[in-house]
Amino acid sequence: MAMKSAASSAIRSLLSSSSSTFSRNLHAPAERKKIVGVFYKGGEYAKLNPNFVGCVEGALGIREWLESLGHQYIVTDDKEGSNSELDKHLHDAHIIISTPFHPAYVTAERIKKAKNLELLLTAGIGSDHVDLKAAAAAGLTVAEVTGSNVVSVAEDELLRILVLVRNFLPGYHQAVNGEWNVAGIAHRAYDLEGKTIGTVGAGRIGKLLLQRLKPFNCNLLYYDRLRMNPELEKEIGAKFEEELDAMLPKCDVIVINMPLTEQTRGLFDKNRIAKCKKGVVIVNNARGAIMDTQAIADACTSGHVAGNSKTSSQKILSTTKTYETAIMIFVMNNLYRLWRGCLACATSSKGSSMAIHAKSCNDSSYFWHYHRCTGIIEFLYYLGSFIM
Ligand SMILES: NC(=O)C1=CN([C@@H]2O[C@H](COP(=O)(O)OP(=O)(O)OC[C@H]3O[C@@H](n4cnc5c(N)ncnc54)[C@H](O)[C@@H]3O)[C@@H](O)[C@H]2O)C=CC1
Repeated sequence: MAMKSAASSAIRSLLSSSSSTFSRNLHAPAERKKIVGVFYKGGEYAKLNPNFVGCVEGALGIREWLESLGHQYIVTDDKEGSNSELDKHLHDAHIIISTPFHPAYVTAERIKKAKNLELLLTAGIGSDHVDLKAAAAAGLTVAEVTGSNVVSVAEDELLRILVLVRNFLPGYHQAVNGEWNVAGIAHRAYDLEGKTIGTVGAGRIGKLLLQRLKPFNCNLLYYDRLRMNPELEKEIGAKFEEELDAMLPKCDVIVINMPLTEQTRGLFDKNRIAKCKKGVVIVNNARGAIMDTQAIADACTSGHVAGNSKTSSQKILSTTKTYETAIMIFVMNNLYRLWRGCLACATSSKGSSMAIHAKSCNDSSYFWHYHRCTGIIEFLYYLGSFIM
C-alpha cells in the first residue's frame, strides 16, 4: 500500500512537471500500450511484506496505475526459451521492464520479433542483459535506474569483505555443527585494520564503499578511468591508481565495482589474477563475466586467492558446473552471494536523491540523459514519459 500511494503521488508530481521529455510525450496521442514485466516469483515471501514489490506478485506496485490508464500489464517470471511467456508477448509488446536479479535477456533475435518495442527499462542498475547494439539499430530506448540500490550494495560489500577477512564462515559452520576448533578459524582470521583495499571502479557504489571503509583505518586505493576531484579524494582518503596492474599486487582485498562492457568482459583472467598478491581476497560485486570463472576457481584451489565472493544469478549457479564444483571444494573460502530483490522494497522507498541514467539509442551512438529525481519517482518518470 505504501508503495502504491508513493507511486500515485509520484505520478501526480510528474504530471505537473514541465520537463521536456515528459511534456513531449504528454502531447502525443494516447495509445494503449502493452507492458511486459519480468520479475522473480515472490512465493510465500510476497505475503510477508506488502512493500515487497520487486517480485511477480508485487508487480513493482504499478499495476493499478497502468491499468487505470488503459494499458495492458503482463507480469511473468517465465523468460527462457522461445516458448516462454515473455516470448509469447514479444510480438506486440511496447515496453519490457526487467531487473538484474531475474534478467529478461533481450537479444538481437528477440528485438527482431518485437516490432512494437519502444522501451527496455531496468528496475535496477546495469543493462548488460540487453543487446545494446541491436537496440540502438532498432531505435529503442534502454533505461536503467542508476543509483537505485547503491547503499544496499555498498553495505553488502562491506559485509562480504568482513566475512572473508574475519574467516566467518568456518566459524559459523563449526557453531552449527556443535564443534569447537579455535585453531581452525584463527589460522586465517585477520583484522581489516592496516590492510590495503583497492576498488576496481569507483563510481557510485565504489565511492560509498570507500567511505564506509575509512573508519576501519585501512589503506584505500582505487582504479577508475575517471579520477575523483581532489576534495572528494581527500575526504574519502583513497589514493588514485593510474594502472590497474600496478594496483593489484598492493591489495590484500580487491573489490570489483565496474560495469560489464566489451572492455571489462574477462578483465580478471588467469594472467591478471596471477598479478594479485598471494592470499588476496576478491569481492566481485559486478557481473560474473568480468571474471574468468575457471581462472578464479583454479586460483582458489591453489590458494593464490584466499577468499572469493561473487554475485550470481540462479542461471549461472545451475549451469556452470565447473564453478559449482569449485564451490563444493572451497565452501569455506568462497562466499557465493545470490542477487537479492531488495531493490524496490528497501531502497526506492527511502526517497533518497538519485539519477536516472537513460541510454537513448536513437542512433548508433548512444547519448545520455541525466535527470535528478527522487527514489521510485525516477523509474515512474521514465515509464510515464512513454505511456502518458
Ligand atoms: N551485485 C549487485 O547487487 C549490484 C551490482 N551492480 C554492478 O555494479 C556496477 C557498478 O555500479 P555503479 O557504481 O552504480 O556504477 P557507476 O556507473 O556509478 O560506476 C562505475 C565506475 O566504473 C568506471 N568504469 C567503467 N568502465 C571502466 C573501465 N573500462 N576502466 C576503468 N573504469 C571503468 C566508471 O568510470 C565508473 O566510475 C554496475 O554496472 C553493476 O554491474 C550494481 C548494482 C547492484
